[in-house]
Amino acid sequence: MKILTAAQTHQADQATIQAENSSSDALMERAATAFTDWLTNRQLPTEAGEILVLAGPGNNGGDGLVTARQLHQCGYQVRVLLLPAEKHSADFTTNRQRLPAAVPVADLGPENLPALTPATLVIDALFGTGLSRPLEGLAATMVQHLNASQSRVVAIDMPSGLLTDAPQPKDSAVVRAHHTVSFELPKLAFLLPQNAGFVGEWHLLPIGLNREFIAQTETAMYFVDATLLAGKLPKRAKFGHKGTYGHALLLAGSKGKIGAAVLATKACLHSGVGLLTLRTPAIGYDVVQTAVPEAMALIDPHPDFITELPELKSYSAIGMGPGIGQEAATKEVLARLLREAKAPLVLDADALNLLGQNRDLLALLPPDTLLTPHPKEFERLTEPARDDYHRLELLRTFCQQHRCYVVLKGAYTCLGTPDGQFYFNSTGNPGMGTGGSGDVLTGVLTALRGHSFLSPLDAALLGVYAHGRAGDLAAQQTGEAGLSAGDITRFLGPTFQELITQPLF
Ligand SMILES: NC(=O)C1=CN([C@@H]2O[C@H](COP(=O)(O)OP(=O)(O)OC[C@H]3O[C@@H](n4cnc5c(N)ncnc54)[C@H](O)[C@@H]3O)[C@@H](O)[C@H]2O)[C@@H](O)CC1
Ligand SMILES: [K+]
Repeated sequence: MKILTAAQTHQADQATIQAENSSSDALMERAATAFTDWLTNRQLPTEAGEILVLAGPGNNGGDGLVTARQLHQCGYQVRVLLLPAEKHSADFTTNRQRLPAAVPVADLGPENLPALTPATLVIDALFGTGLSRPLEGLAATMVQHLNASQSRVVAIDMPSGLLTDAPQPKDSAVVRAHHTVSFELPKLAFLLPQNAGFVGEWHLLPIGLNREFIAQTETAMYFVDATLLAGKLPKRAKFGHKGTYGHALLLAGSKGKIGAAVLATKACLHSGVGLLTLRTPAIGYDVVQTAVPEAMALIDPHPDFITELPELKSYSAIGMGPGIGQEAATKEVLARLLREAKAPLVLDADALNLLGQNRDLLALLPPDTLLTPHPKEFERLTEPARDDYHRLELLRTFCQQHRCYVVLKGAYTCLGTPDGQFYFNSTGNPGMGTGGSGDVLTGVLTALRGHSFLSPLDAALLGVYAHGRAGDLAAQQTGEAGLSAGDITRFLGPTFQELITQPLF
């Protein structure tokens, strides 16, 4: 799915109205009806308690007024508070007039803030994508009053006060919604950790925005779901053999962290690699030969950490990082790898920390190298970010400057590409925030980068998505707290099976 800006969303609304030869009022009715259906499917009139709709002066307020009318017609107890304003949108005014007289309506005022109890269900329709500056005055007072209450809050389209595409000044008033119910396409603001407390759980409802317009609209941001990946992973060829699927090399492990090597190795083997060789220090020999007999072990002469780079010419992809430590000799191995590798590289964990400590090595990164930092590791490669939006700017610059792909790990892992695009991943769960989860990802990505039939972009997208999806399938069995990194690997097979498509022609 594409992620559109507030301005593009507005254009998509207009294009839809034009293509259908209908009216903005009709589109508002459609959006609000989808919202009302969402709510009434989850809360019966008897459970909902008193519903309070807070309506602003624009079309977000208009959505709120339509919803108030519809909820009233469905037998809910609803009342409306309007934010006084000099100007109202036309569709607000139309729907103000359509509101049945039986629905109580009043103006908000500094002396007329509502009593809010845990029994109140508040529908936040103050501001949506039209917000252009931080809230102030009565709107800000109302939002602070709401945030201080115990009421349940559902926001229409955006939590009021939150900008769609940019950060707002610290301490500005923003509704802290339990749920945000938006339309058609996700918004950038939903995907950034700093907004989680405002957005709550977010939901998307289709409202039939014009597909042609969306397809033609240029964006640099995507939300990666199964649809976006359809057709990218081919079924294995009947006459394929282990050479078809690449020979991967992993450099992983050090004393006390041979487990990281085992996890990455197993994940690589479960992601379709043809052959796999593991370079690990001598101390790991018995462990890996026992735990992962499918992999070949190429033992470093040093007992505790990696000190020598093996001959590279037979490999189709090379992953380095899980559990390697930060010894000077290991750094030299990394430097030689960057200078000599012809195969695609995947760099993770301590390989990234070594790069951060030796920034001159960044100039050696071969084009299309894939790096998989979490935010702190990323900032060691660049600079501390002021906020999540600034971190995305740093990500774009870094990827463009080094012609590389960066998997910035998080709840919505963001893949940055050399041409400045962002792909936010949709899969994964909090249970995956556990030791070894990143080692598994390195194994998956190294396998896929070794498939000559996948582009660097598709390999990265498929790998990140599959890692999260396997974690989701695992969590269905283990629960989130019970999930360990090895469980992710057990579900990679079924995940890739889901992703494979076999067109007839
Ligand atoms: N355009 C359409 O046809 C549709 C719009 N929809 C709804 O319309 C919303 C967007 O509506 P609008 O563009 O009218 O904008 P909003 O309703 O979000 O905001 C209303 C107006 O408030 C003013 N404003 C901005 N920041 C302010 C601030 N800090 N304090 C006070 N006033 C401020 C602006 O002039 C803005 O136009 C969406 O979020 C969605 O809820 C949906 O009904 C779907 C269809
Ligand atoms: K809102």
